[in-house]
Amino acid sequence: MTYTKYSASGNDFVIFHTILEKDYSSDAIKLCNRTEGIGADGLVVIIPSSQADFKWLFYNSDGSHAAMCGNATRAVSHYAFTNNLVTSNEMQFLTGAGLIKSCVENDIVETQLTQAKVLKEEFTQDGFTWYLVDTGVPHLVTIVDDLEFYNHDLCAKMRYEHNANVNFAKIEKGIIKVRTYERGVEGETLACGTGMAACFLRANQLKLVEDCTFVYPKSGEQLTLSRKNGTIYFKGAVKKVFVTTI
Ligand SMILES: N[C@H](CCC[C@H](N)C(=O)O)C(=O)O
Repeated sequence: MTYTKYSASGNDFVIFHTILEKDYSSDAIKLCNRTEGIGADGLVVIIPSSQADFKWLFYNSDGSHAAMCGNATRAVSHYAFTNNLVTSNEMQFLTGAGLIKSCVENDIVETQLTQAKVLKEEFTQDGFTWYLVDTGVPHLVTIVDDLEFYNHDLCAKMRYEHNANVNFAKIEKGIIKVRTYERGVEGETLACGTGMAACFLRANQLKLVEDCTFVYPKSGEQLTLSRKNGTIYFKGAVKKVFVTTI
């Protein structure tokens, strides 16, 4: 079986395509394992679709299924285009969160994310002010003055209490820096696309950032988040790290 390893701003994935739709949870655990497998935050399986260019199945590294993954939408679009699974650099594919549209320009990919849904307005817990929003998957967001407030144990507690990913965001001169604890990885990842989108949405709603701004995750890579007519767009570079056959 041929697998491709991608990094999307440090959030990394194993991707392959097949005609067989089944449960790949155990494959995700094996392939994402960083000591005995290829190593990644998640697995994406591309399968044919009669309603879109293709459909995907997304699994976190612990084998849990997630409806959506912003960074993986960018990696999978590049994979589909460079493997001739689609006939155009613009494509639409089905995810658990709905139809995703994307556009590939060399190694830069822009994705139109699904409509965000606020799940819980502002609330205070453990000394922080939180906001819970679904940007394809659920995200808790707190805006802080110092990202050193990010705390693994607190994130784990909030993750389980709210069944959501947990984001600490700092606004600096109109740009956003983010640290994310990811559900299903059960730790901090170098980037989380839907998490960055959640932080951008909150900061934009509070008029702390413009409708288009740069967001920097833990990896330090630059992503562009923008909001046009209520739709969020997410753009940045992806890297095809290697192809392997096991
Ligand atoms: N861990 C997330 C899914 C992946 C989200 C993240 N990698 C992104 O880029 O959006 C969850 O289970 O809700």
